[in-house]
Amino acid sequence: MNLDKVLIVGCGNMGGAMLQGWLAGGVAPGRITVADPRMAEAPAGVMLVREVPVADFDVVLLGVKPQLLDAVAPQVAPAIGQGTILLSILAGVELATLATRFPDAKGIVRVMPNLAAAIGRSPLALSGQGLDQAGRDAVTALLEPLGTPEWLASEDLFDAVTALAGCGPAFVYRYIDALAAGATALGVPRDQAQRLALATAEGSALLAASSEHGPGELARRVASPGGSTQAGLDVLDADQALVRLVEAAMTAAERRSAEMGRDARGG
Ligand SMILES: NC(=O)C1=CN([C@@H]2O[C@H](COP(=O)(O)OP(=O)(O)OC[C@H]3O[C@@H](n4cnc5c(N)ncnc54)[C@H](O)[C@@H]3O)[C@@H](O)[C@H]2O)C=CC1
Ligand SMILES: O=C(O)[C@@H]1CCC=N1
Repeated sequence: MNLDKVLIVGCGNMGGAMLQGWLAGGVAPGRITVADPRMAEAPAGVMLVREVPVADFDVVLLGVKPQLLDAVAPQVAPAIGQGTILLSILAGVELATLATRFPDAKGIVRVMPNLAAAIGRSPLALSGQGLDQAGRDAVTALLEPLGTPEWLASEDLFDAVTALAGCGPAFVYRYIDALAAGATALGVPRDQAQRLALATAEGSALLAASSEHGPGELARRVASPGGSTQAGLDVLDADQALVRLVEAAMTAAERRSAEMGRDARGG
């Protein structure tokens, strides 16, 4: 299946990261049209329009805020022909909700990426309807320049995966800031603490990604028995303090996604 012509509707932080990732990954700019009333300018070779054109696209990527679904749907519907696959990155908004707004789409796929799509390093969780295996393979191939697409066993996992893959970078950035703030409190100059915290996070993530060992074992290898790392881990692990805090944050994020999905259902 040839997914040649792509329309991005709403090219802000996340749509823009996907556009950047596709171009960096070698997708020809002439294949992509962007419809966005506020985007200042598009990268060279990408067509930027202010209103959704009436034309046949192989793929339409919906990249607006979930709350705008009903305002945007009537404008987008004419760009969706019988052969068009709709991709939606809207947090919370379910396949069934999208199907009522875009009944003509050949297939509908929810995608949960994150901002690392811009550098080809995003997880991309997928759940879809209406596509055969060839259609799913074509979607997977289209998304591969952005990172690591993987299909979920069930759409029911989508809000949980949104909390992890979609929101996750913000949680990781907070942790990096917390490392820097911790060092600053111990007297390290703020800018130096920030540099060291970022380099520590970057090196640790790269090592974990290339290691045969999981994060638990890697942490064990950092911590000499009776040493300083163990003293710090004892604080994070006491009463599962860190795990409980992160679980609470992810539960809040998951609930908010589900709430946005319910709001969109009613529209
Ligand atoms: N920001 C992130 O890290 C992630 C965001 N998402 C999802 O991506 C979607 C967009 O989020 P952001 O990029 O953060 O928001 P954003 O506000 O940065 O981007 C939204 C874009 O939609 C455009 N827009 C507004 N009205 C429009 C219309 N009528 N037609 C076409 N374009 C229109 C805006 O000009 C803007 O460029 C949301 O549904 C969100 O749930 C999903 C995963 C991660
Ligand atoms: O905050 C949000 O609602 C979106 C979904 C995942 C990341 N950003």
